[in-house]
Amino acid sequence: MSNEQSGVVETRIERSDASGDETGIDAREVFRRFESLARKDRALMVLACVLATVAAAAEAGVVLVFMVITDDVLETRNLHAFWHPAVMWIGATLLGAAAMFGRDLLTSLASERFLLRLRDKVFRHVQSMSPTFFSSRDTGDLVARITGDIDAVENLVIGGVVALVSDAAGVLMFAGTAIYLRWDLALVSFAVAPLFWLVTRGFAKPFAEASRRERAGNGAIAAVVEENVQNMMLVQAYNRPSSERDRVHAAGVEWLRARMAEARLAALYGPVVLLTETVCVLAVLGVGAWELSENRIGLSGLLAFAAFLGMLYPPIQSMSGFGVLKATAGAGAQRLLDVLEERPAVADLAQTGMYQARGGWVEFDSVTFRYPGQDRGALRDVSLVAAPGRLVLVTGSSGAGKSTLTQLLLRFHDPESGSIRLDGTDIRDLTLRRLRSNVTLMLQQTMLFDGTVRENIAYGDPTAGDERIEDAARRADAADFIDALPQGYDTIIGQGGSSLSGGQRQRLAIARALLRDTPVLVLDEPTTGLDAVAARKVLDPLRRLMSGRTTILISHDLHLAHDADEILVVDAGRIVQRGRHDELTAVRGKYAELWEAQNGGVPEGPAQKADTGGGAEAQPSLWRPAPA
Ligand SMILES: Nc1ncnc2c1ncn2[C@@H]1O[C@H](COP(=O)(O)OP(=O)(O)OP(=O)(O)O)[C@@H](O)[C@H]1O
Repeated sequence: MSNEQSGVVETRIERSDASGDETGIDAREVFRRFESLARKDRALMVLACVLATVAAAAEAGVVLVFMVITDDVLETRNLHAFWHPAVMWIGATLLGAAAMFGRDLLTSLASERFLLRLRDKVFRHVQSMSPTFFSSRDTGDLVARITGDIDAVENLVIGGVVALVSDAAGVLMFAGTAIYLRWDLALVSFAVAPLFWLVTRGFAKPFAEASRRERAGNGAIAAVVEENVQNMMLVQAYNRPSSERDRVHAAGVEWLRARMAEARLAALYGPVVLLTETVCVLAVLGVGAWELSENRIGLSGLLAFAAFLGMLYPPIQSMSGFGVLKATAGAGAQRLLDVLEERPAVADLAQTGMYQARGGWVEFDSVTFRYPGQDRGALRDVSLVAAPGRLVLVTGSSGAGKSTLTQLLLRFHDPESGSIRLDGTDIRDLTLRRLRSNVTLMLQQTMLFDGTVRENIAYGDPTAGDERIEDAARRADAADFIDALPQGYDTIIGQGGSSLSGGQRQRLAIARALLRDTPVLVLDEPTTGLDAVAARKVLDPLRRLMSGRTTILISHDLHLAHDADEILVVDAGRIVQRGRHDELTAVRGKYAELWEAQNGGVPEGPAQKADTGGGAEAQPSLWRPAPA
C-alpha cells in the first residue's frame, strides 16, 4: 500500500528558506505538499483562469472604449459619435461581469472541493494515530488545526493561484493597452510599479508572524474551552469556574493581541499602498504635464490615461499582496503539517501471512515494549496463551502494564521484541482491519455517541436489524431499562450517554459487543467505576458476552476471578504469578495480597475502598450473594 493510500504522509519537511523562516513554511513547499489534492480540479481552475483573462480583457476593452469617447466625442463635442462606443461599453461590461461571475463560482467550487479533500486526508491521518498521539496533544487545538488551518492552505493553493492568474492577466492586458495608448507614459508607470512589490515585501514577514500567533491563539482557546466543557462537573464541584474563566480569558487576551497585531498591519498596509499608488500616479502625471507643455499630448488624453492607471495598479497591488498571502498560508500550513508529519506508531501493511481463523487463539511470545521516550519498559518478556473460549484475567497494581497488553493486542503499538499471534499468525502480518474485526475491545470508560440507543448498539454491527439489536439488548440485561426510556430504542442518549447511569452505559456497551460477535474479547476494567449494585448487575451479561469467546479481562477488581481459566499477575511490566484463583490464593504472593485487600476480612464500608495500588478503587466483594 502506498503512503498515500494508507493515509501516511511523508514526514520530511524542508523548513523554509530565507523568505519563509521560523514563522511558517515556504510557499513552494506548501504547493509541493498539497498540490496533489488540487489536481482533480485542474480543469475547473484552468477554466476559472480563462474566465479571469476574459474579464481582464473586457475591462481593458472598456478602457479603450473610454479613450475612443474622449478622443471622438468629448474632444470633438460630437454627440452622434457617442452611441456606438456606449453600446460597446455596455457589451464589454456585461461580458466582463459574466466572466467574473463564472470565475468566482468555479473558484469557490474548486476551493470547497479542495477543502473537503484536505479535511478528509488530515482526518484519515489522525485516525491512523495511536492513543499516545492523542494523549500528548490538546484536543481543542487539534480540532482547530483540522477545521481552521486547512483554510489557510486553501487560500494559497486554490484561491491564491486563481487570484494570481487573474491579476497577472489584468496586468498584461492593461499593460498592453497602456503601451498601445501611450507607450512613453506606460513606461513611466511600469518603472514605478516595483514600489508595490517593495512595500509588500516589507509587510510579508510581520504578517506571517502575526498570523502564526493568531492561529496558535485560536488553537489555545479551543483547547481550554474543550477541556472545560469535558470536565465541567469537576470544575463546578471543585468551585473552580472563576479560575477556569481566567484561563479562557488569558487565552483570549493572547488571541486579542495577535488579532490586533494583524489588524494594525492590515490598517497600515492599505494607506501605505495608497501612498505608493499616489507616488506612481504623480510620477506619470508629472511626465504627462511635461508632454502636455510640449504639445505632445492633449489634456483629455492625459486625464484618460491617469484614470486608466486606476485600473492598472490594483492588479499590481494584488499581485504584490500574494507575498503576504504566501506568508500567512505558510503559518497555517506549518501547523497542519505538524500533525501530518507525525507517523502512526504502526504501519498497516498489506496482509502477508496466510491467516486462517481458528476460533481466536491469542498468544504473546516474550513481548517487551516501551512507550516512546520512556526509559523503563511498560512490558518485559511477557508470554501468555489464551485458548478459544477461555478467560484469562490479568490483574496487578496500577501502572503495572495491564492496559498496555490490550493496546499491543489491538496493535496501537508494536512490541520492541517478541511477537503476538492471533490464530497462529503474527498480528503484524495481518491488516489492521482484519485484526480488529476479530477483536472486540470494551473499555472502562464506556464510549457512547450522541445518538439513539438503537444506533449505539448497532455500532457493533451496522448491518444488524431491529430484531438482532433488541435480542442483544435482552442478553445484556438492558432491555428493561431501554423499554422504560421515553422513546425506548429511539431515545437520544446525549453525548457520551450522559443521560444514562454508569451501569446502564456499561450494559449498552455489552449489547454492542454482543452484536459485534467477535471470537476475541478484551475487557479493560469493565466493572471499575460502578458501585457494588451496578457492578453486580453487569456480571451476568458479561458472562453471557464472554461465553464461547477468548477473553482477556484486565481488572483490579477480582469479581470474576473464580470464572477465570488463568489469572496473570503483572507487576512492573512482568508477569510475576500465574495460575487459577485457588492455586494463587493458596500461596503468599502478590495475588493473595490483592485478594485480601478486597476480600480478606476487611469489614464492609470505606476501609474496603482502600486503593489497591494507586489506581481504581477496590469495591466490596460481589461474590457474596446479592440481598434478596
Ligand atoms: N502513552 C503513554 N506514554 C508513556 N508512558 C505510558 C503511556 N501509557 C502508559 N504509560 C506507562 O506505562 C506503564 C504501564 O501503564 P498501563 O496503563 O499499562 O498500566 P495499568 O496496569 O493498566 O494501570 P492502571 O491499572 O492504572 O490502568 C505505566 O508506568 C504508565 O505510566
